[in-house]
Amino acid sequence: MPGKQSQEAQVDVGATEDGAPEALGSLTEEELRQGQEAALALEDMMALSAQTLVQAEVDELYQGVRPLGQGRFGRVLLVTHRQKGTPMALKQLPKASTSLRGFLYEFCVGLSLGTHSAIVASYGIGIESADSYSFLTEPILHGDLIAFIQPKVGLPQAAAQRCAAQLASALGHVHARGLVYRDLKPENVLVCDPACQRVKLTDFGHTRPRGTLLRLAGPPIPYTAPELCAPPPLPAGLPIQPALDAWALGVLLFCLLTGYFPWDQPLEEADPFYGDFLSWQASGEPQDRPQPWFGLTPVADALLWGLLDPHPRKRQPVSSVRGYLGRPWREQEGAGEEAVCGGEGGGNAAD
Ligand SMILES: Nc1ncnc2c1ncn2[C@@H]1O[C@H](COP(=O)(O)OP(=O)(O)OP(=O)(O)O)[C@@H](O)[C@H]1O
Repeated sequence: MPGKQSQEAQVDVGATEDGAPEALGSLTEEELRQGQEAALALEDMMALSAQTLVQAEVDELYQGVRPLGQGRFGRVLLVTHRQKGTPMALKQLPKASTSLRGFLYEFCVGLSLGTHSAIVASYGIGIESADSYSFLTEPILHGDLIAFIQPKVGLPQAAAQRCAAQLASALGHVHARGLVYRDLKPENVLVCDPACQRVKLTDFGHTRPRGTLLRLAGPPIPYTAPELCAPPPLPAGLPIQPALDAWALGVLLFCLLTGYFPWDQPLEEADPFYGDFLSWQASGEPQDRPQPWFGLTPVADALLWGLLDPHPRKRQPVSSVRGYLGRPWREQEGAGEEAVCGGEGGGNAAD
């Protein structure tokens, strides 16, 4: 399913290193400086963390309780501290597939961002064992957001708006630190309670400083912004911007409101759902509204059009969500929800 894919099909080809205008791509000097400062701060933190890694086997220190999840790069276990009994989530990355630098990078990005209430907090404990690296975070015990999205329906509007507010705030926190998250999808949003009142962003393995040059190496997914699908402006790739996350947030909010993806890929020629969206944006005519968008209000249209502007410089920032909260996003909440999802639509967001 498209939601199980990730944007890591992109290849990290390194951050720009000088401020010469020809090296800036589409970045301003200020944006480039922000990304470079973030990269330097992370390098410092990684050097310090490397010196304080605990050398031990995990089960000497922690008692395994149960698996919490498995990703492509690591597994996550619920553990308790052997002396204190404190429950924690332990993410374990095998050395066979993770370098020390890769581990330190993910550990330190999570540590530097985890002070935000909608980002999983890190305990700042890194462990090197014979075969793996591990770090500890707060455990979030109600699974990820994908399990809460009812296929062809989405989430109740109030829950969708709460998620939108919290995720926009978390991403704004990431962006304010000169970083781009790059992996927004329901699987990386953990749910803190059965009513989905509070959510937290996790998995910072793909987060990079603003201005890092990236290019797409695999097929795009719904969350991939269209500028990444175009030929890169610099031979080494596109200098990444927070606008990539704004696009992914727009796609995620569409999924939360409809239970469908708006398209499979943002490619006009290859994806009729994306083509129809562009035609509707160009005409603005109600009769051009694509079927998956039936049932959304003009307020939701305005929010999503802003986040899903194909031009990254015109795209609204994640903070724009704030201006749309507390107003109706679906025409008919409750009984009307089925009607929202009656069309063919893009792929099912919870398949
Ligand atoms: N702090 C946590 N509390 C509870 N469950 C968690 C926690 N962190 C991660 N998980 C679970 O473990 C799964 C995998 O974690 P994570 O996404 O960090 O691994 P990954 O290998 O980087 O995944 P991916 O393949 O998406 O890159 C998550 O989808 C989630 O279900």
